[in-house]
Amino acid sequence: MEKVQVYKFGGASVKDAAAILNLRQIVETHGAGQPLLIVVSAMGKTTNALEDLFQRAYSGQNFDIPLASLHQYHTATIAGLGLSAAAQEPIAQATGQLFEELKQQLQQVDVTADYDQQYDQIVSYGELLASRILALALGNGTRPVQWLDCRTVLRTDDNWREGKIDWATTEAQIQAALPPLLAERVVVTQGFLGGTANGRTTTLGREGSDYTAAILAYCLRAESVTIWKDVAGLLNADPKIFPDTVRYPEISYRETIEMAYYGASVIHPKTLKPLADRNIPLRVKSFVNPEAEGTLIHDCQHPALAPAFIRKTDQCLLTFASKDFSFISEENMAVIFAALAQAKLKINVMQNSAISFSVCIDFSQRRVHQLLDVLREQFLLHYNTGLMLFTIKNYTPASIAQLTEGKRLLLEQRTRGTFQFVCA
Ligand SMILES: Nc1ncnc2c1ncn2[C@@H]1O[C@H](COP(=O)(O)OP(=O)(O)O)[C@@H](O)[C@H]1O
Ligand SMILES: N[C@@H](CC(=O)OP(=O)(O)O)C(=O)O
Repeated sequence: MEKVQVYKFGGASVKDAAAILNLRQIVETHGAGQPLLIVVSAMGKTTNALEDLFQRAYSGQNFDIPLASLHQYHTATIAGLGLSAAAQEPIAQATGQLFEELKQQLQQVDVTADYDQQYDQIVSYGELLASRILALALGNGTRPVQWLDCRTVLRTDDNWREGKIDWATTEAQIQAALPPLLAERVVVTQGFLGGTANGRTTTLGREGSDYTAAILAYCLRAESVTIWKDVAGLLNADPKIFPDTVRYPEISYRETIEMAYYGASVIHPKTLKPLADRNIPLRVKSFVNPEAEGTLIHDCQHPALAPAFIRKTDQCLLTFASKDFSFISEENMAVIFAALAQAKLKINVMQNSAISFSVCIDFSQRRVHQLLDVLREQFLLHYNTGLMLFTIKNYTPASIAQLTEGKRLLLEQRTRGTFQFVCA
């Protein structure tokens, strides 16, 4: 079979009927002449809306109105696609059925059962809906389209909300199922989702659809992956936060993985490894201006890059101090790390002094309280929330001065290539 192209369309690119019709144009002009696999995320902010519905169900609140408004949003999108009544009918039915199932799942939410497992079963509906709708919209174009339930091929363990890929099973299943489909049709599947051996749904972590595209590309030894975004490519900063950004026309996997890890939310950090392992180029292109060059991420050498600025919000700075003036030893740190891993809290920055150890993490009240319950006996604990973590990659003295001006730094750290600080 000819090599496959993988396209990933995120929430912004399918946020309404006009956006979906624009994608159809992109698929017809740019995706022609080669096998094409499309990975799609939930429409617009649907995943946030599903998180909210789950939270309401879990805390015993009524969810009828937000559920009806989410249903209405999807129905209006289908209606806006300009399809004949006969073409719309099956998808309107499939959507209605998915909303009926979702309602039942919400009604069955049980506070005594595993929170994260139930979260995955509910939050996954966004991608199931979007992929059905996109398949319908594309099926009305020039190439036949096949919808695929990616949970049947992308096997994970039951680490809910961050399913770990079973690579051997996933690769075997993808190799068996996809090439015959791709030889005949454009295949549309969901990002963000996986399935356990028992057929339960898992999710791969928020914004994980980029990672799905990379997993599928790896298993198919694809020619390339293109993620279509609302920006001109990979920029040296988020243009919604920083003025005067510049685009990187070409950048290495290594530089990109670090930017993504530090919080450049344009690419999910797990996306780069599977692609680098099989030397598959990643393109970041604009769905607003699809003819423009975008960014090519691949195995390359380049001269020093313009400093990259990254901001992570909703950070928590947690400090553990020994109660008896004993030093923060490797043994103490092992206890802290184990408790962090158990609470599924990831360290963004850490620093130790003689008798205290500080970590900066993404704040989750439920998880931080779980952590404090475990460590309170052994350590004095202190934490601040609502903080920001800034990172400058490839910093210069001028870039540090520019970013730190007027800010009160609570923690600061510098390596050869990276400068980071936490502030209010
Ligand atoms: N370094 C960066 N370069 C470009 N965009 C960035 C960068 N850092 C953050 N962004 C933000 O990422 C957004 C695109 O990612 P996202 O909203 O997650 O898209 P999608 O929902 O399509 O996956 C941009 O609109 C931009 O605000
Ligand atoms: N819909 C999921 C997965 C995802 O990747 O979305 P997006 O591609 O829109 O960032 C989320 O919002 O987390």
